Formats: sequence, C-alpha cells, structure tokens
Amino acid sequence: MHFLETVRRRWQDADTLVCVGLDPEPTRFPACLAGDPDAVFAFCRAIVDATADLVCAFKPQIAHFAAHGAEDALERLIAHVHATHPGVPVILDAKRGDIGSTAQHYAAEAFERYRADAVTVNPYLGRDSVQPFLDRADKGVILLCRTSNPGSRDLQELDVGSRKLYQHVAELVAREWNGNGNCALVVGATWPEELADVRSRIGDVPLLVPGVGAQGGDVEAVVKNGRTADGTGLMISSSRAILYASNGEGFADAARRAAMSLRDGINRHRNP
Ligand SMILES: O=c1ccn([C@@H]2O[C@H](COP(=O)(O)O)[C@@H](O)[C@H]2O)c(=O)[nH]1
Repeated sequence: MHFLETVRRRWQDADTLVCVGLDPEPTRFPACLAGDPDAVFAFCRAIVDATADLVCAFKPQIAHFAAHGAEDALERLIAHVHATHPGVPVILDAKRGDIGSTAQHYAAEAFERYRADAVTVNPYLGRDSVQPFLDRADKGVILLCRTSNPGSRDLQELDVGSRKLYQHVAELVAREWNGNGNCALVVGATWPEELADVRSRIGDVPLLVPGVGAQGGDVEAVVKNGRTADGTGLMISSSRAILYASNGEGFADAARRAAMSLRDGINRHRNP
C-alpha cells in the first residue's frame, strides 16, 4: 500500500497521530542491556513492540545507527516492524540530498536496502535532486520545510521576494512536486505560528512534526495549528521523551506509558 494511505489508515483505525522516533543512544540504555553485543537492536525492538499499537509511524534516525556501525541493526529493525506490525509504516529520517545521479542511490538505500516506507529529504538542491524519490509513487517523500532547531531561522526565514524561503518550499512542494501525491513536509513543533502558516498554504498535505517532548514544543498548539479539517494531517514525532522515559528494567513499559500519554494529549485537541 502507498505510504500516505497507510498513514491515513493508522490515523483513522488506530486513532493516533503519534510517531515514535527511534534514536538509540547506547549510553542511555538500561543496565540490563549492558554487555549485549546487539543492544541497539534489542533496545529498539523492545520499544517498537511496546508502542506499535499507539503509533501512526515509526521514525528511525539513520545517524543514531550508523554512528555505532549498527546499519545492520537498522535493517533488521525495519524488517521486524514489517513482519510483526504490518500496516505500521516506517519513515527513515536520513535528510538526504545530492545531485540526481547520487540521489538515485540514496533512494535505493532508503527503499531497497532498508525497506523504509518514506524518507526525509533536503529540498535545497532542487527538483532534480528530489526526483528519484518523487518517482517512487508508492513511497513517501518528506521534505524539510521549517526545521525544529533554533538555527532554522538562519536560512529558512530569509526573504525571497514576497515570502520567506520556508513558505516558498511549502508551496513549491504542495503545488509542483506532489504530482504523485506522495509528498509531506517537516515543520518543527517549536514553531507553532509557522505551522499554521504552512498549513494555510498546502491544503491537506501531511506534516511530520518533530520537536514535542525533549525540544519542548507545545502539543496543543501543534494540533490546533497543524491539523486538517478532519482532525488528522499530522505525524507528531517524539524520540527521547519516549525512549528514555525510564532507564530501568521496565524501560519499554515506561515508553509505552509516555507514548500513550502523548497520544491522549494530542487527541484531546484534534477536533474543534
Ligand atoms: O526539524 C527536525 C527534523 C528532524 N528532527 C529529528 O527528530 C528527532 C527529534 O528527537 P527528540 O528526542 O524528540 O527531540 C531527532 O531524530 C531529530 O534528528 C528534528 O528534531 N527536527
């Protein structure tokens, strides 16, 4: 099934807009995993199994695996999600971007090697650099628009005529790059006003919204400013606040409680 169809099904059937980010940091793992040579996989699998019914997607961040030489664990983790929790899509957060001939390989890496359902992509090399991703109509292409970090002001707020650069990106993606209906945009939860502005420019194009939890984004403002008319349209992502809710043996149960609390907090504000 098409990535965005899968997400829409999760929004409706599982009644959740939560995306759990999988950012393994071995120094924060519980003591019970110490000495496990496959700890990255074991930790992430436990989180996945404890939260799968609560999410509309999982979002592994590739650097958190590659930095530990754990690309193999990432491959097995995504295979595990597909096998054990069918219908739960996986977004590979890789923020890729390069000239077209290289971008083809990034697309193959995301969709063939890792079997991700969607990938985050940097739009700043332009249309030809994104085309190998856009051509995969069954896969999601999630373009950086207004990122959650403070420094996103440096470039994304630049005036490019009658609007700011992130506003131009939002409109370009929604109007010109989304011919296959497989695009979404990243807007940080730390920018609630910009979230409303982007929503007003892009119709029902879905938004991946990182920045609640550890980065302090306000859930109510995110939902009210970013939702579509039917109370969906958002994949609200939290990593550290869920993954490291506890560093004891019950870490997976604690992660489940944190994900459930986020889901319920979101759902309180979904419908006007
Ligand atoms: O604008 C962006 C784009 C991506 N991210 C990624 O999301 C998670 C956030 O982790 P938290 O622990 O929930 O803060 C992380 O993987 C980032 O690389 C983002 O934060 N902002």
